[in-house]
Amino acid sequence: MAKHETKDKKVTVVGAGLVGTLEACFLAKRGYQVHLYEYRPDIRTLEHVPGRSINLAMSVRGRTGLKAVGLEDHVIKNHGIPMHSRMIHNTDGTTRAIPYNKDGQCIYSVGRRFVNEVLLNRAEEFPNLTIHFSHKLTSCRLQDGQASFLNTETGEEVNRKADVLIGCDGAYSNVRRAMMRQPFFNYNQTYIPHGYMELCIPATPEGEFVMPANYLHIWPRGQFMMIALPNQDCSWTVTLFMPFPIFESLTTQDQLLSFFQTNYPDAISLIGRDRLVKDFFANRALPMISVKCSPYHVGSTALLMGDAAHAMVPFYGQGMNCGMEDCVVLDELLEEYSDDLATVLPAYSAKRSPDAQAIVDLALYNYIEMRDLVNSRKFLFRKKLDDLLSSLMPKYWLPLYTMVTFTRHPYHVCIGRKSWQDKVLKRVLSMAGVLGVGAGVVLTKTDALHGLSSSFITRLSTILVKTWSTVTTAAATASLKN
Ligand SMILES: Cc1cc2nc3c(=O)[nH]c(=O)nc-3n(C[C@H](O)[C@H](O)[C@H](O)COP(=O)(O)OP(=O)(O)OC[C@H]3O[C@@H](n4cnc5c(N)ncnc54)[C@H](O)[C@@H]3O)c2cc1C
Ligand SMILES: Cc1cnn(-c2ccc(OCc3ccccc3)c(C(=O)O)c2)c1-c1ccc(Cl)c(F)c1
Repeated sequence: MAKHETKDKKVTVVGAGLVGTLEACFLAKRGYQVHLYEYRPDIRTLEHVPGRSINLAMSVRGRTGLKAVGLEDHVIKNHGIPMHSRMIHNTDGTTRAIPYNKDGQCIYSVGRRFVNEVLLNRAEEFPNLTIHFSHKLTSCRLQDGQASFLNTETGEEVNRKADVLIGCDGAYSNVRRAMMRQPFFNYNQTYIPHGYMELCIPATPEGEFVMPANYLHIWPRGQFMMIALPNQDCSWTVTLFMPFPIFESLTTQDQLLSFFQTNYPDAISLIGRDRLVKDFFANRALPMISVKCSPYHVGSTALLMGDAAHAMVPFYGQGMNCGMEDCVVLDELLEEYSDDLATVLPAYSAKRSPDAQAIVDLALYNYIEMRDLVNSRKFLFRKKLDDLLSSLMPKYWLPLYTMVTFTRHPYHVCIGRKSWQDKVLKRVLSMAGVLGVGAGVVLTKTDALHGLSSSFITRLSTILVKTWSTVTTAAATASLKN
C-alpha cells in the first residue's frame, strides 16, 4: 500500500491529559503536524493541580504506551512504586498479604501529575508538535476537522482546521457531544450510586512510610471499600468508596469517627484523628461515571480516545491503562495501513470498541462483585480459590484480574474467559457445597480461609480431580473458541 505522507497532514488533539498528550507524542513521532489544545493552564507552572485522583495504578498496558515514546523507564524505574501484593486489612486491624503474581510481576503506583508533566516535557521535544494551554474547545465541525477554541487568558477565539480532530477531552468530552449529533452514533452512560473521596495517610515525622510500602492496601468492606496507594513522598493516597447517602449521613465528627472505628479502626491512627475529621469535612464525595459509545470515528476526520471514548469506574485500575493502550492500537493500525486515515479510523473503531466496552463492563462488574465482598474473608477466599484453580490447571485458569492487569490479552477475550470461569467456579463451589458443612466448619473454625487449610484443599482438589475431565474439556473448548 502506498505510504500516505504524514508531514503535510495536520492533526488537532483536544485535551492534554494523560491520553491526549501521549497520543500527540505518538502522532508527532510519525511526522504529523500536531496541535494539542488544553483547557487548563500548563500544570507544570501550578502549585496545586486539582484532579480526580492523585496517584494511579499503572500496569502493562499503560507501560506499553509509555515505552513506545521512550518514557517507560523514566516513569516506572525512576518514579513508580512497585506493588507486588495486595495487603488486605481486616476489621480487627490484622492484615494479610496476597501476592499478585507468581512470576513477580507487579503494578506500579505513579503520580498523575508526574506522568502528565513527563508526557508534556516529551511532547515539547517534537518540533512538529505545538501545545496551546488555556484553550477551551467551544465548537467543532467533525466532517472537516474544524475546531474553535477560546483562549481563556486573552478571550480571543482561535479556529483550527486539520485533517483529523482527535477528542481526548475526558469523560465529559465536548468532541463526543458533537459526535452525538451524528446519525448511528450510539451512546450510554451510567452514574453509579457510590461516590469517592480521597484522604491522605501522611509519612512519619522522619519521612518514612507508616505502612508496608510495596502493597496495594485494600479494606474490603462491601459497600464501604477503601484502598491506599503509596506516594513518592512516603505518604499514601487513600480512596474511600461509599454510597452517597452514607457520605451525606456522616455530618458530625462523632458520626465520622464512630463509622471509622467500626469499619476501619486501623485507619484512624494511620490518617490521624484530627486530619481525618479535617480532610473529610473539607472534601466532597465525587461521582463516578461509566461511558460507552460507538463508533469512535467520523469518516476520516474525527476520532475519540481515552475517557472521551470509554470512561469507566475505577474498580479495576484500568482507565488510564486502557487509554494509553488506545494510542498503541491506533499506532499499529497507522503502521499497518500506511497512515491512510480513511482506512485507519474505521478500522480503529472496529478493533477498539469491543475491547474498550468490555473493560468498561468489567470495571462495573468488579464494582458489583467487590461491593458484595463484605469482608476480608470473602475477598481472601476468592483470591485463594483463584490461585488454587490456576495452580491446578495453569494452562486454562488465569485469574481474570491477572489477565486484565498483567497481560495484553484483548479485553474482550478476558471478559469471554470470565463467563466461562464463572461457570466453572459455580460448578466447583456447588461441588464443594456438597461438602459444605464439613468445609464450612473447617473454614470458620480455623483460619483456613486465610491459608485455605490442607484438608479443604485436599477436598477441593478431590472435587476438581473428579470434575477434571469436565473442566479441562470445557477449558480446552473455551480456549479454542477465544
Ligand atoms: C478516583 C479515580 C481513580 C483512578 N485510578 C486509576 C488507576 O489506578 N489506574 C488507571 O489506569 N486509571 C485510573 N483512573 C482512570 C484515569 O484517571 C482516567 O482513565 C484517565 O485519566 C483518562 O485520561 P484522559 O486523558 O482520557 O482523560 P483526562 O485525564 O480526563 O484528560 C482530559 C483532558 O482534557 C481537558 N479538557 C476537557 N475538556 C476540554 C475542552 N473543552 N477543551 C480543551 N481541553 C479540555 C482536561 O482539562 C484534561 O486535561 C482513575 C480515575 C478516578 C476518577
Ligand atoms: C486501583 C486498583 C488497581 N487494581 N485494583 C484492583 C481491583 C480489583 C481487584 O480484585 C478484584 C476482585 C477481588 C475479589 C474478588 C473478585 C475480584 C484487585 C486485586 O485483586 O487486588 C485490585 C485496584 C482497586 C480499585 C478499587 C478498589 Cl475498591 C480496589 F479494591 C482495588
